[in-house]
Amino acid sequence: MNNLDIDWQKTLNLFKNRLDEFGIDKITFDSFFTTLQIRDIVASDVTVTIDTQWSLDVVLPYIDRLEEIYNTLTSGHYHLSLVTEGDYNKSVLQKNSLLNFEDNLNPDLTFENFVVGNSNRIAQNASLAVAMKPGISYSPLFIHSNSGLGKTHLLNAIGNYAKHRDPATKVLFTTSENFVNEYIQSLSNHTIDEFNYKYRHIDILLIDDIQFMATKESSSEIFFNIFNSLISNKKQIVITSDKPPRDLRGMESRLVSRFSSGLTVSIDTPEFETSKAILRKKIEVENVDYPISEDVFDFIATHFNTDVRELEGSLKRLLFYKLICGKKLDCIDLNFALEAFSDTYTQPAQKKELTVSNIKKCVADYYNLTVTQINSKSRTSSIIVARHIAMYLVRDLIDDISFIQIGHEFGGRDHSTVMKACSKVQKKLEKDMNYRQAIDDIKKKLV
Ligand SMILES: Nc1ncnc2c1ncn2[C@@H]1O[C@H](COP(=O)(O)OP(=O)(O)OP(=O)(O)O)[C@@H](O)[C@H]1O
Repeated sequence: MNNLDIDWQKTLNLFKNRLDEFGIDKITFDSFFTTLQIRDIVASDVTVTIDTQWSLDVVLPYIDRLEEIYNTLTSGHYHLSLVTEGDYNKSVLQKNSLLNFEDNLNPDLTFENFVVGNSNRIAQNASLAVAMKPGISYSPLFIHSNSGLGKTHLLNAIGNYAKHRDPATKVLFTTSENFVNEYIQSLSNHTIDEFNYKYRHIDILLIDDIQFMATKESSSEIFFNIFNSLISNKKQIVITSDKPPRDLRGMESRLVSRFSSGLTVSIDTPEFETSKAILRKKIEVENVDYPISEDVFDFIATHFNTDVRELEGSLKRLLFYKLICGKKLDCIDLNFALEAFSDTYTQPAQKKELTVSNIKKCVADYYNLTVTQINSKSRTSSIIVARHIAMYLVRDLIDDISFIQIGHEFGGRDHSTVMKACSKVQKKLEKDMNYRQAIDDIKKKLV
């Protein structure tokens, strides 16, 4: 027996000595008073429990007498409260549910490292407003966007900001899937009271991906009740989804209308400059200390910008490639980036500049000749064939070049010679499949 119990036992004995004075018979005392126990002392508040409500009704009129004797015995100034065992256990559970309360926030997702651009400015502003004054203006705040555009980041930023401002704020971040699982578990563990208590005593409830709750009828019901209770107590709710409330198919209409009753904002795909700013921010956060050239940022922001997750993934890949490639680099430049992404990104074929020289060179190469032979006065048939094809392609592929100019480019020939050559090629093309194939092959090499 500890000191507390000893004192309490002495109190009951002293009380028993004065039963006549208090007008209580011995049977009543033995039946009801002997089960009294001290369960808790917090500062000067003493909680005394009794087995049933019926016993409590009998003992309650004498609690002041017990308090007086207890205080005389201990020379204290305690206040005794009498509750049933059941109520006491319930309140302990409820207290524990808040004591074990985890906010589930990711401390790395803050407003400081959220890059703001046109695509997300409204959503960021609304989130910040809510974090500064939870429950005042925009409850619920509903944020929707495609995947990977920063909804979860903003939810966490709201929670982190609000907790930083006032550490006593009870914030809870959860996904709708976790909410449903927790609810089902509380039903099977018979802890639904705790579940309800916890969710109704939150200051800021952050629910991610609400779309998963659409088909969960029983959970929707409890969520609806919790939602109403929080809103009517001026608490803050922030919800995210991959679509606006009206498009949440399968979601009960009363919930959809509640979701729309606050402020609804969306996030779009980041524009080019925001994408680059996000990449820079990630580099800063990751403490990357080697230079990355500007065209690498341009390259990633242009080709891997479907969402921010893709931007991040590309950057990680680049940095990983740098780590494992073993090359000593002064700077990560575009060539290095192209190498790092060679299997996921195919460089568009460089458009060759089409000039008379290029065409002559290409035709000469195709027929194993030299450009000098093409330009020459040689009447060798293989050279004539190549020369005519070269003239034809120059006329075909280079805009606004005249026959006179072509003649000039091909060793100062007359324009009529060029015209004849081109028309010959054209006619042969229409009749000779192999000839046409050869010209097509040369064209492919050129463009
Ligand atoms: N504006 C931004 N600035 C910095 N980082 C961002 C920004 N937007 C998104 N991110 C980052 O992109 C990643 C994906 O963001 P997040 O998880 O918040 O997207 P989401 O919209 O919740 O996606 P999902 O719908 O798939 O859950 C995270 O690492 C997040 O930190």
